[in-house]
Amino acid sequence: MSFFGKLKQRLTKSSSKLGEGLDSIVDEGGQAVVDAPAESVVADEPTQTEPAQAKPGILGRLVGRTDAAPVVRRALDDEMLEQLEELLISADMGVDTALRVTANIAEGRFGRKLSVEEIKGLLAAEIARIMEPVARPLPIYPKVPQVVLVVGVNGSGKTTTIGKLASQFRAAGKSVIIAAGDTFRAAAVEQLQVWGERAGVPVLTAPEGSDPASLAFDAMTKAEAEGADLLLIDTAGRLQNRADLMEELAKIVRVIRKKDPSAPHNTLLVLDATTGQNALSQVETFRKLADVSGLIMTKLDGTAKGGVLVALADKFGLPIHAIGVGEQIDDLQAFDPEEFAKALTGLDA
Ligand SMILES: Nc1nc2c(ncn2[C@@H]2O[C@H](COP(=O)(O)OP(=O)(O)OP(=O)(O)O)[C@@H](O)[C@H]2O)c(=O)[nH]1
Repeated sequence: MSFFGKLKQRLTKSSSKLGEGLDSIVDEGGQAVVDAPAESVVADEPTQTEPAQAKPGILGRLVGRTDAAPVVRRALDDEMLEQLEELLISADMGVDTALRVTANIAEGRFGRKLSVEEIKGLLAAEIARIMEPVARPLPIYPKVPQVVLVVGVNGSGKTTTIGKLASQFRAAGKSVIIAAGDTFRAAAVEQLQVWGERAGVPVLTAPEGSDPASLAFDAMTKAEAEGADLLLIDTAGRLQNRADLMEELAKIVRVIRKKDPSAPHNTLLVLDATTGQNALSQVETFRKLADVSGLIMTKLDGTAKGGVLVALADKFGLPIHAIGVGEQIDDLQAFDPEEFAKALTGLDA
């Protein structure tokens, strides 16, 4: 199956929520019309054509057929715009982003009769425009080891994401070391070991409850000694005590900077898409705790809250390096704004 096909299949809950919402908005005040065959409405270049009403022409009636199936269209007015805004907000796009997106869609199109597919096209174009600047793969630097600090709340998918990243870098011929920095949770360390085994990557651990910074230092020493390309450091995600967590992360950074003043080269924040708008406050919190350089959004499969990624891009402009679309090792994909926009809106490829 193509990449787009897979993404679309995974994002069905988000896209069907938007699709169903659009169907009912257009159905509500719309009319079935038969489009003339030559007509097409391109997202960027809307035409001013008025589709014919849903009556077969004389010839059509004589031969008992119409040339095209009727399409429901609704004239864009204030009420419809408000409904669109509400739909986008309910799809977790956030109020500000939803208002901006609908305003852009409305510009120059007031009174125009639009079909669901056309609105999807316009929506997808707007979403892709917002997402384009943030779609950037994890930058790879010539300096080795490249140190990647991975932060995020417990359960966001940090461990799984580290496993997937390690596996992809291994497959690309890079040597990788993982440091299991959440030393207070034995289960998290064990899980990371399992992922390390799957990815064929060594996982450095420390006794339960020991200082994560000292583990990070040891991992840095090993990575340098072995000439590893990448060092992925897992961290704790206890937000209950922010001061402690902040101190813990700051200490890890201080310690690895003794070895390399330019480290960490990336601080990745892993976010769980199923938390919806909560992801926005997590970004705000973690930006205060650490120097977040980019995002990975997990669990986009099977959630109706995929729209939160648009809100995140619009609000923070942080690079989105990858998206998690499943629990398997290869379910981490590069973020492609156009394909994401099409999959989110349910637009056919
Ligand atoms: N469907 C789906 N599940 C995911 C994805 N990423 C992670 N998960 C699941 O989410 C759950 C939590 O993932 P972990 O990787 O353990 O999360 P964590 O942030 O390390 O959490 P702790 O181990 O509690 O610190 C696991 O059951 C994963 O299989 C994803 O992209 N899609």
